[in-house]
Amino acid sequence: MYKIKLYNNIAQKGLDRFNDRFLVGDDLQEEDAIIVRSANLHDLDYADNLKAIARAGAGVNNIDLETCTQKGIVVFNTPGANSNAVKELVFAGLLLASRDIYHGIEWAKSQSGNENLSKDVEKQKKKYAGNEITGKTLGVIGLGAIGIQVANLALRFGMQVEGYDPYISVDNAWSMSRWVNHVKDEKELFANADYISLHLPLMDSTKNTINKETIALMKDGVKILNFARGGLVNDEDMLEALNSGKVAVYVTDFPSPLLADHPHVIPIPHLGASTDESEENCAIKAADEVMEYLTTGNIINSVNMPNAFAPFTGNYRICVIHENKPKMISQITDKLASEDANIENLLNKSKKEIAYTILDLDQKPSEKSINEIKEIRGVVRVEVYEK
Ligand SMILES: NC(=O)C1=CN([C@@H]2O[C@H](COP(=O)(O)OP(=O)(O)OC[C@H]3O[C@@H](n4cnc5c(N)ncnc54)[C@H](O)[C@@H]3O)[C@@H](O)[C@H]2O)C=CC1
Ligand SMILES: O=C(O)CCC(=O)C(=O)O
Repeated sequence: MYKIKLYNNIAQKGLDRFNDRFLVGDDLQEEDAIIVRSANLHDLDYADNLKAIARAGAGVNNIDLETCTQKGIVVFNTPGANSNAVKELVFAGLLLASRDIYHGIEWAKSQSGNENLSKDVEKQKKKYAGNEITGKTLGVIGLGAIGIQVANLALRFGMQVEGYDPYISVDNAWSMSRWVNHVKDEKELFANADYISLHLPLMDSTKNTINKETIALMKDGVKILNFARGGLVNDEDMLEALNSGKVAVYVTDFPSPLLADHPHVIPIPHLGASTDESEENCAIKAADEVMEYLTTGNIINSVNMPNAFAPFTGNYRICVIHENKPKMISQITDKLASEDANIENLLNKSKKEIAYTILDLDQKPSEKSINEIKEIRGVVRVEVYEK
């Protein structure tokens, strides 16, 4: 029985995927795998029994990836499963940043009981006038699952679109409209954009992407949307820019105590992926990834290990997570040579400094040979599967 611990509310449709080989709950001990949304797992103890963590979503900055890699814990996410939900909210954000709907609604709600309301509405409305987005320039930073959809949809609203992503994948490049101007230098985007929308991951290298220096390169009155992560924006620098009017509006899905009540901030309580559809998509994908890994060793959509998928051809399977260095495979197969077991299939994949080898055998490997494989220098983890 595999134990799956839940760290957030995970949609039932995802949990329904697990059959009776799995025990799923939020108060389990010695879990084999975790499914999480945004809960912070940096302080987790990452016990030896833990084999996998699936992030039902995109961003994995709530997981200590370095420790997971060192311990051979496979971390998954669910690429693209919530991108439509985020794209739709970004467009709500774009419109909220352009027309003062937010303060207008606030005023209208305060008028309950006002007998002259229809007259006052006509007097008041000039306070909440705005601009149209058609014809304006949107800069999209990060052209992944969400950024591409935002860029393509903005074109349909009649916007000019500039996109920046030094690491854009081939698939995403194919999905991007040819009318999106793919800039090579972020400074060009900062200089041209009336609106800037962030869709890149939060990592050490992207922290404070929006800061005093980058804001200085932007147009006066620029509007910034952050549906990616709070840490991408330096709050103190944003406050200064909002106070001076350099940034006209900041729409953020990550309200911070410093900025939440600023009149030019539209704070949203991390609702980007909060739709039934997206929660179900993410939960189903996360559950499938965990089940596949725990029962076959196949790795699909990992962020810290190489993806590796091989049909389970033998009766037994050995999966080895190891350092990506010469002679590892020969050392592993040597340990099996003394047995009569025939290696029916072998797959080896690598990602940066880590590699993964799947060996399908026709008969059960002995405990002795498994222990010997575990002792090879550079081997991080060994798991054995029975069909
Ligand atoms: N508000 C919400 O509820 C949600 C927020 N997110 C956030 O949005 C981010 C993006 O999500 P997806 O598009 O699904 O991820 P993705 O992985 O498909 O796309 C991220 C893109 O950012 C690019 N990138 C990386 N470093 C960059 C840099 N320095 N400059 C420009 N581009 C860079 C990558 O090459 C990739 O194309 C996630 O990492 C997460 O933090 C994602 C889903 C929901
Ligand atoms: O699960 C959620 O609601 C958050 C989604 C998110 O931020 C992500 O997928 O990166």
